[in-house]
Amino acid sequence: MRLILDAVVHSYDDLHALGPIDLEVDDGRIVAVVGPSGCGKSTLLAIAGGLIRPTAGRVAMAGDVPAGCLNPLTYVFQDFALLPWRSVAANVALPLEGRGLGRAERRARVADALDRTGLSDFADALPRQLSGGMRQRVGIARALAVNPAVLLMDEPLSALDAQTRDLLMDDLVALHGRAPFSALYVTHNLAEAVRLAHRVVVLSRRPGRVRDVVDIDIPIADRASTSADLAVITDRLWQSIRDEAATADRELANVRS
Ligand SMILES: Nc1ncnc2c1ncn2[C@@H]1O[C@H](COP(=O)(O)OP(=O)(O)OP(=O)(O)O)[C@@H](O)[C@H]1O
Repeated sequence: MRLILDAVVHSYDDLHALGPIDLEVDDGRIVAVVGPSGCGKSTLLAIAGGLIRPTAGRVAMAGDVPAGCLNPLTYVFQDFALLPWRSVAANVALPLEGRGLGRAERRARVADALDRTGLSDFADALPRQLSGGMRQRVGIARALAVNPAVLLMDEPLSALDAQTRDLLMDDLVALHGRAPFSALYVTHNLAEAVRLAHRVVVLSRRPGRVRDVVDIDIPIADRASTSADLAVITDRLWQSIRDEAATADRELANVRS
């Protein structure tokens, strides 16, 4: 299934926060969105997920809904958003409740999501017994349990230390290798974008518009973090963002002087 944002614009009252923006996420592809602070990345994700209605433009899905999909656009949150009193399995089962699924199907979906994220042995653990990286794996398993068409990932690794982030990136690469998923992936972290995304979209300073689009043709499973090709891509992205952030700072200085 393809996610399409068509000429999306958003204002909060008088504040023009975003757009117009055109953006697509194709089936099985990960599209990262990067840009300076305050450029509208979270707003864009919230519009994609239907949490915010855009001031103008539209969000559409094209193609067939994946088999067994209970929620086409599913969030993975930065702070994991787990219920602390529920076990890992019960957290993963949460979005399956009240959907009219039989008990056997619920169990099978939970077991599959735990298996895909390497959590089968931790089904009965409570979130506080897990490391940060494992908690986010639970967050990802919970999202996968509904067989989403597109994962909406809002800085999913930013609450984690650098080493855990690297490990979880490896997990996401492996997960995508076994069963490709589609994602719109907002991040501040260029290394994450370049490691995980098929396409990186750079937004300008507010109002966020598409400033640059970089397609990365190297299969994500083959991307070693030291690859020279990736370093060139990272430099280009960094240049785009730095220019935008510097201009935003200059504008702010003019307003204040
Ligand atoms: N509910 C709101 N009401 C008013 N203004 C808002 C609201 N939410 C966000 N904004 C403003 O809209 C702009 C875009 O915010 P948004 O959080 O989408 O940007 P962002 O790129 O995700 O920021 P960051 O990188 O700092 O997380 C910012 O100037 C922000 O202050």
